Amino acid sequence: MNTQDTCIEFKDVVAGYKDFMILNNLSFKAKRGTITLLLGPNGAGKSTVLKALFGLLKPRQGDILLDGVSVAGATQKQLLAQGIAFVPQGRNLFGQLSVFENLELGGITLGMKTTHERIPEVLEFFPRVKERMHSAASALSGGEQKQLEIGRALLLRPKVILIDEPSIGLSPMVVADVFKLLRRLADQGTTVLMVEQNVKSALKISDEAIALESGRLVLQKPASELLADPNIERLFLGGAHQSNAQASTV
Ligand SMILES: Nc1ncnc2c1ncn2[C@@H]1O[C@H](COP(=O)(O)OP(=O)(O)OP(=O)(O)O)[C@@H](O)[C@H]1O
Repeated sequence: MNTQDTCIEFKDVVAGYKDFMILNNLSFKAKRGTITLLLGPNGAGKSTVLKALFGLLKPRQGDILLDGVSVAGATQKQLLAQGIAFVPQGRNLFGQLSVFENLELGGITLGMKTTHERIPEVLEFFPRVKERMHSAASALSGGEQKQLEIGRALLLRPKVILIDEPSIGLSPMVVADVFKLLRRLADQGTTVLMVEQNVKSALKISDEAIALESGRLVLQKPASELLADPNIERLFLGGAHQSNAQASTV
């Protein structure tokens, strides 16, 4: 991989909660303008990768690089300013505030003038949300709420979007819309790192797949290759992940 293309790099990262290490010497790279899908069983450390990149936990060892520059230990404010946006699992809106107010809050680090200039641009991606700009966020459907969360992240015009299980609670049609949008953003140069249990659909729009087992990398390969693997059901949907995944380790 040409280092110029590398956007995100984890180098032997050890990170965890209190004395319990979750990521164990994890190394991987993600190229600019691609979607990388993080796979692995429950508790493997997928969300922890996103949290470590977003500064929610600091690596004990190793380094995390963004465009070749270390961001390990940076504050969230610094990371936002460097173009990293995080869309966590579940619902993360201020339900009683309007769609517009939620977007305003998302742009708090930009200042009101810039935020107000960018809101219409972001809403162009989400016509249904745009129509309900003055409704309470809690009155939107689950899918519209997830779109609003993504829109709030897009206000920052991020270089990197970290997105954790965007399909939870959404209908297949809405999931397809969200995935299409992520693909479009990646094609425009945004680097996407995604955790998603909806493995087959997610692989279809991803470029690269990375599988973790106990916080270690056990597989990295092009998403299309994994999708074509007849063992995919067994590897990632049937729980027999470890032994088989290790057989095809990078
Ligand atoms: N705030 C926390 N404090 C202590 N332990 C945590 C915390 N958050 C997560 N963990 C533990 O870290 C481990 C990895 O969690 P993580 O959420 O990264 O896994 P995951 O691969 O995303 O799993 P899932 O698919 O179930 O979401 C789990 O054992 C979890 O219980």
